[in-house]
Amino acid sequence: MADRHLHIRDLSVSYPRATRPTLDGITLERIAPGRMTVFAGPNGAGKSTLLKAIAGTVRYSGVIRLGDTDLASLPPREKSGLIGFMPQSGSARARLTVLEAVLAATDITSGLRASRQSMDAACDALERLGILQLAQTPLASLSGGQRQLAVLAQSLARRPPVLLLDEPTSALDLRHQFEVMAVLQSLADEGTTIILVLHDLALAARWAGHFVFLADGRIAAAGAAVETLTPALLHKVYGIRAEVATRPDGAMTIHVLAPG
Ligand SMILES: Nc1ncnc2c1ncn2[C@@H]1O[C@H](COP(=O)(O)OP(=O)(O)OP(=O)(O)O)[C@@H](O)[C@H]1O
Repeated sequence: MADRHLHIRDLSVSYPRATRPTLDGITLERIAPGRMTVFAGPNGAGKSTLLKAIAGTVRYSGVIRLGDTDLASLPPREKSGLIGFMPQSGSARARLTVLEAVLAATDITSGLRASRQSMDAACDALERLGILQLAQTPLASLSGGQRQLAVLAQSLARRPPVLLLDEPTSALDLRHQFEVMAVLQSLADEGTTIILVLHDLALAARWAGHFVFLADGRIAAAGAAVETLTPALLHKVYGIRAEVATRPDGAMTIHVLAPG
């Protein structure tokens, strides 16, 4: 595939019985491989719905292409090989151990025996996320954060060219947040297109090359952190007054003063 950009054109989603569209005419040209794009915006803005549309788990109008390939035209199996999706609440089967769950997600087991390839991919994902020592632990015995890492390992082990992650750090402590973002950065450096929903804008600004702010189902702003992450934008999108500062090392800090 020559062009590996993701293209979204005039995308709308209306849930059954909703009085208005949840997403309304979203166009995002050329979401680039090899960088992290963050979808941000208030609760209910449509971020998860946009990830679900790209993953093909909700009905939409408009066109989503990966290079020249219209994703809607792909059989589900082929599509799931191209697009990895970690939803907000992972649905891993709690009876399985961490390793079994990750192997099951790679979907390349033969009978009861995992192939060498899937075992390597699973162990690599667990090692990257620092949870190889939990391989034989049942999912049911994990803490919330460990479980989130295990679900993330399921997405990583498939090594899809496009990885969609809905709030992948929401249950993680500060160190694990950093480590997960570093792992995602390394995958991006290897050419993976990474799109993630994050509420922590300072964390997002530290790592992401590109922001898309959604509000009421439309794009409020899109661009680099320094271009988009402004007090005016934060006021418009979140209804807050905030100060934004860029430190000498390029990291950004956001200080929320008050609503309004
Ligand atoms: N299955 C559904 N059926 C009907 N309405 C839905 C469904 N899923 C989401 N919605 C509605 O669509 C809107 C956008 O939801 P979505 O989950 O995409 O928002 P979000 O930006 O990810 O929010 P959050 O930050 O709270 O996770 C909300 O008003 C929500 O109630």
